[in-house]
Amino acid sequence: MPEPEHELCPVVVIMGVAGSGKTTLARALAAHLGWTFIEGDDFHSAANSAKMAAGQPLDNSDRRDWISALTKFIRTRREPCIVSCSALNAVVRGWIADGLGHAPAYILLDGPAALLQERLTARRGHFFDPALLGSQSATLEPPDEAHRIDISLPTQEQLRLAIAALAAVS
Ligand SMILES: Nc1ncnc2c1ncn2[C@@H]1O[C@H](COP(=O)(O)OP(=O)(O)O)[C@@H](O)[C@H]1O
Ligand SMILES: O=C(O)[C@H](O)[C@@H](O)[C@H](O)[C@H](O)COP(=O)(O)O
Repeated sequence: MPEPEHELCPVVVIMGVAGSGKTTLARALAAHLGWTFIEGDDFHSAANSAKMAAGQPLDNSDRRDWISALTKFIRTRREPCIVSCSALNAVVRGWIADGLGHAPAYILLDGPAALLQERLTARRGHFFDPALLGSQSATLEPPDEAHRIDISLPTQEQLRLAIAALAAVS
């Protein structure tokens, strides 16, 4: 049975393509607010991670169970959460809203492809193949309601903008 509206905890999703800085900003924002940080990538199946590591993009049929596992976990926490999740297209965001029982607030990290490529190529210890950036950008459907933050800014400045954006909507 769905929870009553007043029992739903606030959820903010930091979204964007791979390498845009979702995890970095989400961690900083969660630490600043004292909210729980949730890494969306932790909920991929081994098959999804292997597919991306092999340089093959996910499609929405691969994303369905991932989003279901992620939203179930968020609901079990029953506390305000900052989530790092690419949430690239409207279908995925529809599943997120259905899974949570409400639409979260979105902050979209976006910026130039060259900088994304540079950051992905330099990143270590992550399964994602930087060659998939083109397909990520092609899949991205930016939501009108998202607050946009430029990836070129230092994390501290992004944090300041994210706090201001959330204050304006709460
Ligand atoms: N604002 C920033 N300025 C400079 N480097 C950043 C910034 N945000 C993230 N990075 C670096 O870029 C890379 C990708 O960031 P990450 O948070 O893993 O992105 P995502 O979670 O979107 O894939 C990491 O090496 C990270 O340290
Ligand atoms: O942080 C990252 O590098 C990305 O988020 C990456 O891990 C991947 O893009 C998604 O988790 C998979 O799903 P999508 O193809 O839906 O972005």
